[in-house]
Amino acid sequence: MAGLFRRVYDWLLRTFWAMEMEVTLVGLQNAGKTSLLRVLAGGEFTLDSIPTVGFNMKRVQRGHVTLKCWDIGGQPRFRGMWERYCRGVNAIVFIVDIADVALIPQAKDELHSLMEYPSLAGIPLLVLGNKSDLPQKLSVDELIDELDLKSIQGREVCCYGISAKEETNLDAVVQFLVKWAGR
Ligand SMILES: Nc1nc2c(ncn2[C@@H]2O[C@H](COP(=O)(O)OP(=O)(O)OP(=O)(O)O)[C@@H](O)[C@H]2O)c(=O)[nH]1
Ligand SMILES: [Mg+2]
Repeated sequence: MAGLFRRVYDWLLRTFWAMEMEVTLVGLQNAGKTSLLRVLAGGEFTLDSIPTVGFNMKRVQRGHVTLKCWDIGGQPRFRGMWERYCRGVNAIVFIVDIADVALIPQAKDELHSLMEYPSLAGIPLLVLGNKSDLPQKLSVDELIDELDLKSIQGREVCCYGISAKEETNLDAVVQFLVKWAGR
């Protein structure tokens, strides 16, 4: 019975209070952007995910909110596109592979360069340390320090550890994004 009420409630929300928000996922190649989006959209995790050429878009539905998610390629040749796809979105999600410690300084530089664009001022930033299922990874506190997140001013900044593979902490990701839907 509770399930039926839930479905009716969700239907009412979707029908009378539908909201769409745009989110852009960026981060270095191999961080897990496409994997995360696939899992959030209800697909299966695969280890042989193909690197994104250009960009990819998927809609993720949660209750009355539809998240229109832009997933941009992380290889150097696509990084020039990041700013364009981040303009005007409700939130920017920056994904980092926390098990690939050698690439963290590069991720930090790319993140801070992106945050300096005046066109992106004030847009909330969610930093995700992905691959928490792997050994030898950074903790969330270490990631906050390594990326110098405390120096990013003038916007909401939040950081979580997640695993797209094990689907760890993905509810927190969706909750953060939905919070910014109507703003
Ligand atoms: N162990 C583990 N592997 C992951 C996780 N998320 C993604 N991967 C793997 O990491 C590799 C890269 O994943 P993608 O999702 O293609 O990475 P991407 O950030 O979209 O990469 P680009 O499209 O090149 O920018 C794939 O082999 C994935 O299976 C995770 O949470 N845990
Ligand atoms: Mg990709």
